[in-house]
Amino acid sequence: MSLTVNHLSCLMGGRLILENIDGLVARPGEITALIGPNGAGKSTLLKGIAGLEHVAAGSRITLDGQALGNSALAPRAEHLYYLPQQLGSSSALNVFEAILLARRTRRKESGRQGLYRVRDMLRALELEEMAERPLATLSGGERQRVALAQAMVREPRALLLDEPTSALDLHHQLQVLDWLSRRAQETSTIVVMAIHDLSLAARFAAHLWVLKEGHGVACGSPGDVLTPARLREVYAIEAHVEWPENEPPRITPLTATRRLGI
Ligand SMILES: Nc1ncnc2c1ncn2[C@@H]1O[C@H](COP(=O)(O)OP(=O)(O)OP(=O)(O)O)[C@@H](O)[C@H]1O
Repeated sequence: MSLTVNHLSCLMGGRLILENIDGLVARPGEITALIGPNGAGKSTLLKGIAGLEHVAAGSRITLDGQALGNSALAPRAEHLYYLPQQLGSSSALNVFEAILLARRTRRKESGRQGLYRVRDMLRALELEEMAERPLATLSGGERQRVALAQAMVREPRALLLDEPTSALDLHHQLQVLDWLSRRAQETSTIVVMAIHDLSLAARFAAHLWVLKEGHGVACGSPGDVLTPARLREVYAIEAHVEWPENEPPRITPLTATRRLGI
């Protein structure tokens, strides 16, 4: 039972954006972090898995053993949910309505059951006080927490999150990722999350996928993947990598090995 990606390539605008991404596995109940520099292809890979980007013939994506390929979007969306990096905010709905609508989009259940779930989400993500606020009036971080609630309330088999904490303050980054990893475990959900903060990736992900320039360069546990040599190769940085006992891991970038404009 897992999400797997093999031999995946993706061509866009005549350019090969992803080339033969192979051997990736994301397991239920844990967070898999997708890391790599700007333009490495993280969003494209998540969209390819979600069926929102056309992948090349021969690409193989499976969910719990079922091949997805370029299968129709609607049945795929019942099992996979992609949360994009850029969130729309023009909706006239308020926070409560937006989360309820997300719940009801793919589910037939009694009105009360759905309402309970929405209430749980509002509480978990500290959104209760803004339940009646229109989405358009929220700050970037508040909007991002609502989007996470909209994603989680659907209870998909696999969640594909594109930088889900990029707009959050430090408190909410920790709180949301801690909650996400507990929810993934409790509900055996597969979570793949693109993220730039390597300390957070090391702390909350059980498994990492590393992309660079459209190629998969590594996958494995944070301890195996996040070495100074790999960070030099992938990000062109010198970094301290520390795994202190009884404390969260620390990845501290020290210098860029190349300067802009030189
Ligand atoms: N529609 C498109 N046509 C052509 N090239 C595209 C298109 N969409 C994205 N690209 C290119 O594909 C590459 C990968 O983009 P992608 O958004 O997947 O990277 P990313 O790893 O998510 O980057 P970031 O960390 O900056 O969000 C980039 O070079 C981007 O410019």
